Amino acid sequence: MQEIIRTESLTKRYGAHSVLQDVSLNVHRGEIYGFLGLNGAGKTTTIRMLLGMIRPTSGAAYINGRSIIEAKPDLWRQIGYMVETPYAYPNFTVRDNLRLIARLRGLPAKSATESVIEKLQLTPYADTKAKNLSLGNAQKLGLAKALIHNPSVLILDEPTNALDPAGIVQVRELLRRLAREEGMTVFISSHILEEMSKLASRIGIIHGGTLIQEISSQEFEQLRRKRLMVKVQDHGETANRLLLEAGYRAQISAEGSIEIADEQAIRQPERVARLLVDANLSLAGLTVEEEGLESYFLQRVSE
Ligand SMILES: Nc1ncnc2c1ncn2[C@@H]1O[C@H](COP(=O)(O)OP(=O)(O)OP(=O)(O)O)[C@@H](O)[C@H]1O
Repeated sequence: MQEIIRTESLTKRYGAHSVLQDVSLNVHRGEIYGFLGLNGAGKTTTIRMLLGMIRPTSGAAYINGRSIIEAKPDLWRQIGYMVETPYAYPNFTVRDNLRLIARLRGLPAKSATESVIEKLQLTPYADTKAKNLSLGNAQKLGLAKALIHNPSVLILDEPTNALDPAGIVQVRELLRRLAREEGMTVFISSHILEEMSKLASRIGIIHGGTLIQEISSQEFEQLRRKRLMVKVQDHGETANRLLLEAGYRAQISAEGSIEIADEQAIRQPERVARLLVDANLSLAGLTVEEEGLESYFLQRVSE
């Protein structure tokens, strides 16, 4: 698989303050790499080094096999990025803001602008002045600017921060489409953990400046804890005892449901149901709950 982004022992210190230690990661073509961490973990610092905005104390970063420190303009033409809140000329419309960027980039202004407006579903706001946009649409304008030159690599620092749930879904769909259909490689930082688990094909967890784990979304699916939640009317204690006697690792949760962690119960919940119904207990609910990325992440971080 073609390696598009690579960092080698990326380290950053400000005086005696170590912000990033030995971060080595790689991202392949068409991958959506979710870079997850709490506030202050070192996400923005890493991204700024990937974009050549700050120099590493030691280590190196490469995009398309080329060193960032020595990057020439043709490399930047392959990269789109959005870090922090994007700036737009407040009295220019969405269309005029984009045309300006297109001209600065030497692109055919009209066609590049119209195509990116359509791609980001900004058509209804094309003639709205930037200062009158909602936060979500301002963020989308920022994304449009990052995508106007059809880059093959997209680097985004917390892009869904200001978006409402519908906006988040739209951006997620767009990024997935770009990765799938155009082979775009996306590096995206976030602290919105559930969002990342829905979007990223691979996730890197950074904590205190150290990359503590890299995991594919399939691996994550396998690793995260699943539980069968059983609700019975009135006779919770009896049902729990029955399940324990049948060899299940059952326990009553804080909300009064019975939690079963056995894989066999999760794969065949009907067996649990039959056991309870045969004992004349009335079943009020049977659901498989999956541990969210949030709790998985917090568990890893606390380790
Ligand atoms: N110029 C600087 N001088 C000193 N310390 C800095 C500088 N820039 C960042 N830091 C420190 O580096 C650490 C990592 O910051 P960074 O912005 O990379 O974190 P982050 O994961 O992006 O967090 P957030 O989600 O809050 O943006 C923080 O403790 C921050 O205070």
